[in-house]
Amino acid sequence: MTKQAQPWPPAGAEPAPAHPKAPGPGSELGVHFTECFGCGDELEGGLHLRSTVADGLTVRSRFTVTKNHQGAPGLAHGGLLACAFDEALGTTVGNLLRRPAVTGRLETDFRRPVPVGSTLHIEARVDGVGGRKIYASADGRLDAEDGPVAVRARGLFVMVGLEHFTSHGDPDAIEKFREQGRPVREDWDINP
Ligand SMILES: CCCCCCCC(=O)SCCNC(=O)CCNC(=O)[C@H](O)C(C)(C)COP(=O)(O)OP(=O)(O)OC[C@H]1O[C@@H](n2cnc3c(N)ncnc32)[C@H](O)[C@@H]1OP(=O)(O)O
Repeated sequence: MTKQAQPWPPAGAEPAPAHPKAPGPGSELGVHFTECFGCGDELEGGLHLRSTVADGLTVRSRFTVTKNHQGAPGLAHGGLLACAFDEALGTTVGNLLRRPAVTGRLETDFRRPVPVGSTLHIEARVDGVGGRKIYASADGRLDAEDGPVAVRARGLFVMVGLEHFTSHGDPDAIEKFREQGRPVREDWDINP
């Protein structure tokens, strides 16, 4: 069966400039929630993804694959790699556009195995916005920013109100988040 290439971003999406208050090139993006599996520093087996704004329109993230992330012996689990891309894309969307948004759809192409001990360098960008829909994509390269591409991903994010988190989330966890003082953003302009 022939694979039909779908246009990306889809027709009707508009370019999405960074928000005027978005962190500038070189900014390290902090942990948005210490218990987040993607970036949180309280979970020993988490991905501990770290992200930096590159040129103002892209974000570079990296994470090192450990034994906690295995599928086959010595190789990263594909679902964990998808998680890393969800986080990298989500933090790109949240920090550059400064709008709370959640993943509606995530596509991943696994091109090469990713061994335990390797570091995946993920470069993500916002490709366009159409209404509440935000289109973002990323490439993950092995062991260097110019290393071979191991994984590619595309995500559709949907802008939501903060009630998405307050009405569906765990009130105790939200309270803990508020009490931490870091990284609470008083204006709640990106995801908690
Ligand atoms: C700094 C932060 C870092 C965070 C990184 C991690 C991000 C995450 O992992 S978030 C967690 C995973 N995602 C979720 O739990 C989301 C669960 N889903 C939902 O809550 C809802 O389905 C939600 C909010 C996405 C959309 O629901 P709702 O608000 O009712 O909007 P809805 O009208 O259905 O959709 C809005 C638009 O998006 C489109 N859309 C929604 N889902 C999809 C999808 N899967 N595929 C294609 N289009 C979709 C709809 O067709 C609609 O398009 P249009 O405006 O053209 O009609």
